[in-house]
Amino acid sequence: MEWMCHCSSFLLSPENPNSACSLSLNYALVILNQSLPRFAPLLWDHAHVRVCADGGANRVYDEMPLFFPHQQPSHVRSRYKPDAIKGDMDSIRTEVLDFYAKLGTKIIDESHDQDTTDLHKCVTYMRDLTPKVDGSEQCILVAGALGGRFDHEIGNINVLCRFSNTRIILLSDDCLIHLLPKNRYHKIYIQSSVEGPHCGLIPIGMPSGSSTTTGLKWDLKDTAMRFGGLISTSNVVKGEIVTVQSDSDLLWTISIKKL
Ligand SMILES: Nc1ncnc2c1ncn2[C@@H]1O[C@H](COP(=O)(O)OP(=O)(O)OP(=O)(O)O)[C@@H](O)[C@H]1O
Ligand SMILES: Cc1ncc(C[n+]2csc(CCO)c2C)c(N)n1
Repeated sequence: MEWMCHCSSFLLSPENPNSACSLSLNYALVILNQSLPRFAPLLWDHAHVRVCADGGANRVYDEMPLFFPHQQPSHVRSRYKPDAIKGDMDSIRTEVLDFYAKLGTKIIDESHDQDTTDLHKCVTYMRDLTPKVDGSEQCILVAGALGGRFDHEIGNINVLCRFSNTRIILLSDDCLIHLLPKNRYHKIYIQSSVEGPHCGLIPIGMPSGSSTTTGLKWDLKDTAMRFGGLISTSNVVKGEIVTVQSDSDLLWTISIKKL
């Protein structure tokens, strides 16, 4: 079985990387239509490509300048120019669409598709980008994916399941969620300055027969999990490394520390 490493180094300043974790990923950023998390400028700087999902463009336009109160909003907006805006375009304001179109942002109107979410549409855009920036594996960071409307949250989690072979990380100000594909040895490097200690491991879509972990306060030992039975919520990371192995895809979630 192959090892798969995970590390939230995108929450650390690029000038101050963590040496324990040598994972080098090519980050892409999707901005959804919710308040920007406080670390949005940091995620923007880590990413090589930035895409707004429909009304997510309103958030970049309205809220990015608020992170830089001493700079002119127009300067901030030109600096934080999305590479593309994609979706069914029922939430983006006309002035925002016109502003970014004039700056050269690619506008992809998929209003004909009312069966997939705007996040789904943005993930297909990222995956189809060729050539990959430097040949390294892509990791899609999704800002504003949690909190808010429950149907949207579940829709966002469903995107993790639909693209289970793509690294996608859902983020809010309070926590992150990603999928741990089945039948791999997962090694999760905990960035304890910015994340933890609360965490969870959750089977999604179907019961899991056997999961084994190390590094948690309540480790699983060949344990079965299912909705309606045991799932691992309110667990706690003990140290800097957590390992997980399971016969099913699991969601991994960990809290993000307040400043
Ligand atoms: N309250 C929310 N909670 C979680 N995710 C959200 C929320 N609002 C929007 N999103 C995400 O941002 C994306 C773009 O949002 P937008 O409001 O433009 O979508 P939408 O398709 O117009 O939504 P709807 O028509 O269902 O209100 C959505 O596809 C969803 O992934
Ligand atoms: C069974 C079923 N339920 C809901 C929708 C609606 N829907 C799902 S994704 C989407 C696009 C949102 O930007 C919309 C409108 C559907 N098509 N099929």
